[in-house]
Amino acid sequence: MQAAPIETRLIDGKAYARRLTDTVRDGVTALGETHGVVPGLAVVMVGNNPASEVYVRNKIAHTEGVGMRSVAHKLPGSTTEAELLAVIDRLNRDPEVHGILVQLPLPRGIASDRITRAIHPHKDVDGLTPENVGRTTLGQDGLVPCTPLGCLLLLRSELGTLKGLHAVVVGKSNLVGRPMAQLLLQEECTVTVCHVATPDVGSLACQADVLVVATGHKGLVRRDWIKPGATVIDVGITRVTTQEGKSRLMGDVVHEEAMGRAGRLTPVPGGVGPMTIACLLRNTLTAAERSVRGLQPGT
Ligand SMILES: NC(=O)C1=CN([C@@H]2O[C@H](COP(=O)(O)OP(=O)(O)OC[C@H]3O[C@@H](n4cnc5c(N)ncnc54)[C@H](OP(=O)(O)O)[C@@H]3O)[C@@H](O)[C@H]2O)C=CC1
Ligand SMILES: Nc1nc(=O)c2c([nH]1)NC[C@@H]1CN(c3ccc(C(=O)N[C@@H](CCC(=O)O)C(=O)O)cc3)C=[N+]21
Ligand SMILES: [Mg+2]
Repeated sequence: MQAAPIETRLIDGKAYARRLTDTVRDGVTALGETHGVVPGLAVVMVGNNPASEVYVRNKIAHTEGVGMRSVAHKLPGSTTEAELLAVIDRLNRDPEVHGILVQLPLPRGIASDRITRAIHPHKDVDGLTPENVGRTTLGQDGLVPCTPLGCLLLLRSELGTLKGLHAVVVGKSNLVGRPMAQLLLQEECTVTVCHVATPDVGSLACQADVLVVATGHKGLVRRDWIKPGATVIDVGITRVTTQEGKSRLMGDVVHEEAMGRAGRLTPVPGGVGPMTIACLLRNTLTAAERSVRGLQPGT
């Protein structure tokens, strides 16, 4: 006998992000009134990766939309590590800059871990410095990476408590998979992390109550990878050109196969992406608030 069909609920990340952004805008206004401070975000981009340019443009538009200051540093692809370190040093010392984001990946020849480590932890709105990674892992209040934070906020609003759920994270990057796994562990999920060396990822994925996929491998997750009724968070973004020559985005999940199988699903676009930007604004506000109130963690 056929099981009853599942009606998949699409998670409207854009709507959640709009609400979060409105809260951030209120916080920016309040900080201006109480302390006369305008939060400032510096976005540093090296070389011209067309996909990155879209994200950077989006980020700048949203930053200004909430009343923050945004400074874009577009450096040529030939920039050396020493030159990039000098830019970061200047931003670290600039009192008008509260958040620094260095767009990843960086060109070959620049060691991204050395660049990340050079960012002052109090301005590290990406949550990638060893101090903030440690704080996230220990459940202390540092700055939490924007994409995993956005996924967690979506999951909490959709499901309430996550306690006791089996969460499977596919991907173990420093930017998404690892911090996602740490945050889910703090929610008292049972967490399984899969990556390229994991044999038969599908056999683990299909046991997940919560499945978070962040690989950049479009169409990786098929229908039988999804436990009926599971909540599926699709972080992956791949830009493809259709036969009509149009550009569109695809997630890591085969959307039409997940429909009718997952209980809830984030679409691409309009799912995790807008939450990443909203969380970046939130982290920048948090960094600015802490700097004016002298409330930096660990000081
Ligand atoms: N929506 C948003 O806001 C954001 C979206 N993204 C998107 O999310 C995706 C992932 O980003 P990011 O984490 O930075 O990417 P990385 O390339 O740094 O990491 C990808 C991870 O996925 C794993 N992986 C790749 N292919 C497979 C596979 N076939 N089976 C199992 N694991 C696999 C890799 O494993 P291993 O480590 O073993 O190589 C790696 O850990 C990209 O599409 C990116 O564009 C990223 C950030 C924000
Ligand atoms: N240091 C660093 N931090 C990052 O957070 C970071 C990075 N480097 N490098 C690249 C990835 C990717 N990323 C996205 C952010 C927003 C959208 C986004 O806004 N997406 C929208 C719309 C996208 C569109 O239509 O072009 C959506 O999915 O609906 C996507 C992807 C952040 N990243
Ligand atoms: Mg990586």
